[in-house]
Amino acid sequence: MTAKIIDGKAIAQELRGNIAKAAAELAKDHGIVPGLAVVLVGADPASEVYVRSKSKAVTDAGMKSFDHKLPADTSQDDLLALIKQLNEDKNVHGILVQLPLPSQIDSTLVLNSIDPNKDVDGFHPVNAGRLATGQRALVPCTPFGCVILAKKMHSSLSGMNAVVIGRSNIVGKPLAQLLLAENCTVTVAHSKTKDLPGVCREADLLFAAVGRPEMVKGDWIKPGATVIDVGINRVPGEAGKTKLVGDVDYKEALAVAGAVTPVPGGVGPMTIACVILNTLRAACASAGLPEPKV
Ligand SMILES: Nc1nc(=O)c2c([nH]1)NC[C@@H]1CN(c3ccc(C(=O)N[C@@H](CCC(=O)O)C(=O)O)cc3)C=[N+]21
Ligand SMILES: [Mg+2]
Repeated sequence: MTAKIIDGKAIAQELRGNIAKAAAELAKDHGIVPGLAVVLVGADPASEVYVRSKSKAVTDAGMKSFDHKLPADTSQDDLLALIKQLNEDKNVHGILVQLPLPSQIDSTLVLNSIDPNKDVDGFHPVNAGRLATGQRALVPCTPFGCVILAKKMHSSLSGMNAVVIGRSNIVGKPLAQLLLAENCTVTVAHSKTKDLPGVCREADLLFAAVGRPEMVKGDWIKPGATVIDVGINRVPGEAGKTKLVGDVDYKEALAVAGAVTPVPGGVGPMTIACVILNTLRAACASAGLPEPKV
C-alpha cells in the first residue's frame, strides 16, 4: 500500500485564491481592504524568509501589508508602543509579532498586549478561551491549516480517533480544541505519555507536532490512517547541505498510512494561507460582518 500524498502547497494555493476572491468582494461591497501588520524584531534569516512569504501572500490576496522591522536591541517598551499604535490603526485588521523574540523582551506580555480582535496568530488568552468555549475566535494558523487538510481527506471527522503528539500552546492544545469541535475523540500525547507508539496506533488521524526529526515510525501508524506532519526540522543532508524533514519518518509512513503530508509542502504553506484567512476573518468581524465563505 502506498499512501496518498496530501499536497499542502496546492491546497494552500487554492485557499489563497478563494481568500483573494472574498477580499475583492469585501472591497467592492463594503470598501474594506484587509490589512496585516507583521512585526519582526532582529534579523534571523529564517524569520526574514518567512516574513517575506507572508507579505507576498497578503499582497497576492489583494490585501495591505505593513511590515515593521525593528533592530535586535529594541526595548520592550518600544515594541509595546508600536503594538499600541497598531491596535489603534483602523487600516490594520491583523497584527502578527514574529516569534521568537529577543531575550530582553517578555513574549507573553507582548502577545497579551495585542488587541484580541486583531490577533491573527490566535495566541492571546482571549482567543484561546473563545476557541475552548466554541465562540467565534481567531484560531492559531498551524492547527487551523492541519484541520483544513484533514477535512480535505474526510468529508466528516466526526467520531474519528485523533491523536495529537505535542501539547504546545501554539499547536497541540489549540489543535485538540479544533478536533474536539469536529466531534473527534481526541488524545493529546506528550513526552510523559506511556507507550506512545501504542497510543498512536489507535489513531485514525495522527498529528505529529513535537519537533523531533522523523520520530514517528511506520509501525506507530494504523494502516490507512491520515498522518499530518507539523514538524519542520532542519537536519544535515547531502554534500554538507541541510534539508528539511518532519516529525514523521516519511518513507515508512508512505508504506502504511492512507494519506500523509510531505515536509516541505505540507502544513507549512497552509500556515501561511491561514494567516491571510485570519486577516480576512478579522476584517469581516471588525465590520460586524458574518464569517467569510472561502
Ligand atoms: N508569530 C508567529 N507566528 C507563526 O506562525 C510563526 C512564528 N511566529 N515564528 C516561526 C514559526 C514557523 N512558521 C512557519 C510557517 C510556514 C513555513 C513554511 O511555509 N514552510 C515551507 C518550507 C520553507 C523552507 O523551505 O524553509 C514548507 O513547509 O513547505 C515554515 C514555518 C510560522 N511560525
Ligand atoms: Mg510542511
